[in-house]
Amino acid sequence: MAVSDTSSDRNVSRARLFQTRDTIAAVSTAPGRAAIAVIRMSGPEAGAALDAIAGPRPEPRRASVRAIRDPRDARLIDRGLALWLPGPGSATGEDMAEIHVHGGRAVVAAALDALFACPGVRAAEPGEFTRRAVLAGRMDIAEAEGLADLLAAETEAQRRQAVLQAEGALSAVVERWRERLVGAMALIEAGIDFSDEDGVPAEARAQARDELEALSADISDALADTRAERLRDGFRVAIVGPPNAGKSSLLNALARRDVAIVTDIPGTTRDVLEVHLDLGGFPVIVADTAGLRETEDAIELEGVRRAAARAETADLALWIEDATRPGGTPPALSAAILWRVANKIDVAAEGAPEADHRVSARTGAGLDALVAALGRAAGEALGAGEDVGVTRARHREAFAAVSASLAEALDGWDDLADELLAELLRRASDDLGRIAGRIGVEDVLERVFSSFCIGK
Ligand SMILES: Nc1nc2c(c(=O)[nH]1)N(C=O)[C@@H](CNc1ccc(C(=O)N[C@@H](CCC(=O)O)C(=O)O)cc1)CN2
Ligand SMILES: Nc1nc2c(ncn2[C@@H]2O[C@H](COP(=O)(O)OP(=O)(O)OP(=O)(O)O)[C@@H](O)[C@H]2O)c(=O)[nH]1
Ligand SMILES: [Mg+2]
Repeated sequence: MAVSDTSSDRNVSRARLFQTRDTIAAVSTAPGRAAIAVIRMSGPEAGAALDAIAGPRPEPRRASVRAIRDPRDARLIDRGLALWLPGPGSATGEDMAEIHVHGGRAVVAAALDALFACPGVRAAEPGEFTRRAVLAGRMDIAEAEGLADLLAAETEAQRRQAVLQAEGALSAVVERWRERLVGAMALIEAGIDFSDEDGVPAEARAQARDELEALSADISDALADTRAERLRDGFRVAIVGPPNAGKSSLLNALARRDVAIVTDIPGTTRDVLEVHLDLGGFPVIVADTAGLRETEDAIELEGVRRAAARAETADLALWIEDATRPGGTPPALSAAILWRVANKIDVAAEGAPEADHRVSARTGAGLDALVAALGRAAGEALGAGEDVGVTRARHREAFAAVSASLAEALDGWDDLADELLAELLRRASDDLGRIAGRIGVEDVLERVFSSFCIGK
């Protein structure tokens, strides 16, 4: 196909890669005390730095036990594993090395200090290893985003979705779409280039139009599906209800720890308290809130205001009532879903009040069923993480731009000049290319890598 794109961008990346670069080093395991800490290096001096602190250099890709020494005084820092991972077949595409040391803070600090004393070695910026992998063409931007999501994944569904994107599933879908678009463009452009004054032949135009309409429908479907994006954020549940109904007790029971203060004094909770739960593999953020009532107390009033605001923005509100004091009705809440939950059934008469769930935060009765139902509701709203889709605002913006260009082309199909049509399609193709970062890499690098931690 005649449309140019990736090769020139790839060359830019290659050129950048082969410029002289700093060698970066950082601890890639979580900071703080641990059994083992992995320190990684990447760049032209990685091999020399490894020789200096953990020589002699091991065979490529073979973990070897080495004394880790400060090259300035040969003092022993630790005994650990050393790896030599020569480029370009490394994660960053550059020469890389690793040492795996014992995870005490002082060990890591001394090893890093020794490395930074090696010529050309400096501390890595957050996400800098991954950034180098992208610039070397070992990973595209959408895959790097998937990797960021994988590092942040707290539940199984989030992990499934992230690893899919990290392995290139979104990039592949977008690339197939771009190929369809390019196919339609080729039909139009062939007409512009080779036909006489009649312009693009009618059959070619009609075929291009059919293809673009189908593509436009596929992109609209992707835009309409918000589940993948919401899976990254989590399903938001607000616990609301009258004072003293047992909202904080329910939060503690769901979290299985003593998160919120519980007393028999109505008006105990003022702030919104959040816990992140993993319910059946789905991320659920449960918020406990102040009991809703009229009050003169300025602090409590602010709590009530925050409670109402939280209920407004929740995906699901749990209206908690004290089953021993039936008769309340939930206010009109704009949460997507509202469930009525009768609490304290351990001491309440059977039957009343009417509720979707009957529980006792104190004894745990009914909680398994409530938790299972919450997990199902979350799964429905967030998807299982098994479909490729829009996972970020950045993708949504790009797809929306593509959609707008396609709509403009299709709306004006019979009136637009071939050149204008081709221009609209080219713009749509560029916007699609932005998702995987084939076009405008520099623009998105900052935005993507700002979310990474040091060492990744
Ligand atoms: N210790 C350690 N564990 C780690 C990483 C790491 O850097 N260090 N990773 C960091 O992200 C991940 C593994 N990622 C990797 C990604 C690409 C290549 C790579 O490019 N490999 C070569 C050939 C590998 C071989 O044949 O043995 C290649 O594909 O060309 C290696 C690791 C997860 N676990
Ligand atoms: N018997 C019984 N008592 C409960 C149950 N759940 C909560 N309580 C009691 O009800 C009282 C109020 O509980 P909280 O969890 O603080 O109620 P709350 O809805 O958070 O109250 P506010 O924060 O003031 O709005 C406490 O004395 C709890 O021990 C339950 O399931 N059974
Ligand atoms: Mg409370």
